Amino acid sequence: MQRITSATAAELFDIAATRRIEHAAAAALPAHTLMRRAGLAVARLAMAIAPHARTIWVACGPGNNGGDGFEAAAQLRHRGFFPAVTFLGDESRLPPDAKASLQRARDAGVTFALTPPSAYELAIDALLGIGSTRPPEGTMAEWLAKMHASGQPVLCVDVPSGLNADTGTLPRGIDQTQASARTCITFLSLKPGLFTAQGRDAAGTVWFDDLGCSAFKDQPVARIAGEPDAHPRTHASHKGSYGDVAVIGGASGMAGAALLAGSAALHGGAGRVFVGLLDPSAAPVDTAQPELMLRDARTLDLSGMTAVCGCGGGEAVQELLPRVLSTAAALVLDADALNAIATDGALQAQLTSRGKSGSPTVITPHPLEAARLLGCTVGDVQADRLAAARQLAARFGVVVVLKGSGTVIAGAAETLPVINLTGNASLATAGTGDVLAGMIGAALAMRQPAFEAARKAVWQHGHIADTWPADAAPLTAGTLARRTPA
Ligand SMILES: NC(=O)C1=CN([C@@H]2O[C@H](COP(=O)(O)OP(=O)(O)OC[C@H]3O[C@@H](n4cnc5c(N)ncnc54)[C@H](O)[C@@H]3O)[C@@H](O)[C@H]2O)[C@@H](O)CC1
Ligand SMILES: Nc1ncnc2c1ncn2[C@@H]1O[C@H](COP(=O)(O)OP(=O)(O)O)[C@@H](O)[C@H]1O
Ligand SMILES: [K+]
Repeated sequence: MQRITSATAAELFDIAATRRIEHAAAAALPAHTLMRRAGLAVARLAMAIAPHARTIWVACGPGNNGGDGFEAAAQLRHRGFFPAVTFLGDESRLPPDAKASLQRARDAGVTFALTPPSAYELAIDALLGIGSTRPPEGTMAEWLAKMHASGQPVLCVDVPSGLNADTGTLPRGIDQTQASARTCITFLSLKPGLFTAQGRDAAGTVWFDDLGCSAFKDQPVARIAGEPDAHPRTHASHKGSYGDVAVIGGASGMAGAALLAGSAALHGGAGRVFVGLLDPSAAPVDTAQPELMLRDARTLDLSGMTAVCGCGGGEAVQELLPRVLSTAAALVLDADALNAIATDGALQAQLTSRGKSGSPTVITPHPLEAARLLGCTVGDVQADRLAAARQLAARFGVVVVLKGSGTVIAGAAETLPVINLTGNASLATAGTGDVLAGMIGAALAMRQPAFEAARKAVWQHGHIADTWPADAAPLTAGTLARRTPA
C-alpha cells in the first residue's frame, strides 16, 4: 500500500484499462483472491485512520465495490472492531465474489442494519466503484449526503461513489466536499479522475494497493510525474546562460499582470527580463522591481527571446500577435493572447503553423479560455479535462497547460499527458496565472524542452503554495512570484 503525494511518479489508467488488468489478474489467481486482498487493505487503512473507533459504518452497494466493503467488514470484525453494514442491493443479484464476501461477513458476526448507525467514528464508502453507470439517487444519495455531512472521516473504496474515475466529474447534486477528512484507497490502477476536476476534493488523500498484481500491465492514459529534477547552476555561468524573457502585456490599467509575470520570470531564474507594456503612458521603471527592464511592447525585438504574451494584454495585444507568433524564439501564450486567438482564424492558423514547425510554444488556458479556443462551453471542458487538453495540443501542435485543480499538461500525441498534484485553492486569487506564465517563460528561456518546462513550472508553482507557511501572510500573486511570504 502506497500513499500518493505530489512527489509520486506513476502512470494513470482509465476504467477500460483497469478492467483489462482486473480480468487478467483474476484469471491468473485463485478465485476470490483479489477481493480478499482488497478488503484486507481497506480494513488495515480503516484501523490506521480510526484506531479507537467503536463503530465503523460500512455502506455497501450492489456490485463488487460492495463486496470489498463486506470483506473489509469481515476483516475488521476478526480484529475486534464493530463494523455496522448497511447493504443497498439485491442479494440474489450480487456478483459471485461479492456474494462470497457477504457470507464471510455474516460468518464473522458482522452487524447488518437497514439504516446507518446513529453514531460512528468512521464511514467506509463501498457503494459504487468503477461500475458506477448513473447518478446515485434515493437511499444511496441520502447515505452519501449523510456520510459527507457528518464531520466523521470517510474512507472511499476504490473511488468515491459516483465519481467518474476517468474524468473526475461528480453527478449534479452529489456533493462530497463537506467531510472533515477524506481518504480513498484505490486498487489495481491509479485512475486519472482521482486527481483532477472534482476528484481531488472527493478523494482526499489517495492510497494505492496493486493487490499484488503489478505484473499485469496495460496502456496508461496519463501520468503523475513527481518532483522535477533540480537544475544546479554551474560556477562558470553568466546571465546570458539563462536566457532573456520578454513579457508582452499590460494594456491600460493592467500593467500589474505583466509586472507579475516579469517578477515570476526573474525569480524563476531567467538571465534578463524585459517587460514590454502595451500602455504607452506606463511608468518607465517599476521602482519595486528595478531589475525589470520596462519597454514599449512595440519596440522589442523578440528573436532570441522567450516571449510571455497576453498577461493583462486586453484587446491591444491582438495587433502585436502576428509579430510575436512569427519572431519569438520560444513563446508562452496566456490570457488575452488566447482570447484574441480564439476569435481570429488567421492567428489560429499562424499558431498552428508555429506549433507544427516545432518552435517551442506553451499555451496556458484556464477552463474558460480553453472553451473559447475549442468553441465549446466551460462545462464541456471540465467534463473531460484530459480530453480537452489533448484536443488543444493536437489542434495547434503546442504544449497545453489546462489550469485548475489537477492542472493537465498535454503535448505531442506520443507524450503521455501529466496531471499535476501540487497546488491548492490558495492559488484561486487574481494574478497567480500571470505568475505561472512567467515561471514557464523562465524555464523556456533556460532552454528546457517546452513540455518539461511547463511540467516543472506548474509543479513548482503549486509546490510554493502547498508549502506556504501557515503563520505567514496569505499568499498573493506578488509574494508567490517572489516565492517569499511577505
Ligand atoms: N472483481 C474483482 O475481482 C475485483 C473488484 N474490485 C471492486 O469492484 C469494483 C467494480 O465492481 P463492479 O463492476 O461490480 O461495479 P460497482 O460495484 O462499482 O457497481 C456496479 C453495480 O452498481 C450498479 N449501479 C451503477 N450505478 C448505480 C447507481 N447510481 N445506483 C445504484 N446502482 C448503481 C450497477 O448496475 C451494478 O450492479 C471496483 O471498483 C472495486 O471496488 C476490487 O475488489 C478488485 C477486485
Ligand atoms: N482550487 C485550485 N486548486 C489548485 N490550483 C488552483 C486553484 N484555483 C486556481 N489554481 C491555479 O491558480 C492559477 C490561476 O490562474 P488564472 O485562472 O489564469 O488566474 P489569473 O488570470 O487571475 O492569473 C492557475 O495556475 C490555477 O491552476
Ligand atoms: K466507493
